[in-house]
Amino acid sequence: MRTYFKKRYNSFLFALKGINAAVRSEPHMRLHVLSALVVVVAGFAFGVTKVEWCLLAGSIGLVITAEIFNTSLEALTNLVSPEFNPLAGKVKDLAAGAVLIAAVTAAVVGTIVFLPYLLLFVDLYFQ
Ligand SMILES: Nc1ncnc2c1ncn2[C@@H]1O[C@H](COP(=O)(O)OP(=O)(O)OP(=O)(O)O)[C@@H](O)[C@H]1O
Repeated sequence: MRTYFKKRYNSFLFALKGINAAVRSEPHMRLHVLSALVVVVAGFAFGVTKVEWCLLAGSIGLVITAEIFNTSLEALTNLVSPEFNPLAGKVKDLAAGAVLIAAVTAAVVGTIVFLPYLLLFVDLYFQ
């Protein structure tokens, strides 16, 4: 039983190591994390509802998960095919496409959630 929990704990540490590696090596990942922080601050500032928090948290998770998979696939592709290969390029393009779709989805959700609050804010303070 002790070994079981020790193994789960180690797996958790390896996962944290992976997240840390993605943040350290990928400028895009740092941009996603920064955007997530801005969204969280804006969420508290505007007092968004529980459902809106769920949508925002889901969007943040989607983008960061996609970026980590993208980073992982890039590393694996560079390992397997360091030389030029159309298939290696396709793998990287597909992974980058997944990140783009996740980011556009998050931007749409963010706009739908925050636009009414922003319009109200402008109406209150600048009219
Ligand atoms: N080994 C390869 N063979 C063929 N095309 C490749 C190869 N490596 C990269 N490419 C092409 O170049 C593009 C950019 O690849 P690169 O490895 O520089 O990733 P990136 O998009 O710049 O990601 P990041 O900035 O996160 O490192 C790929 O999307 C792919 O189209």
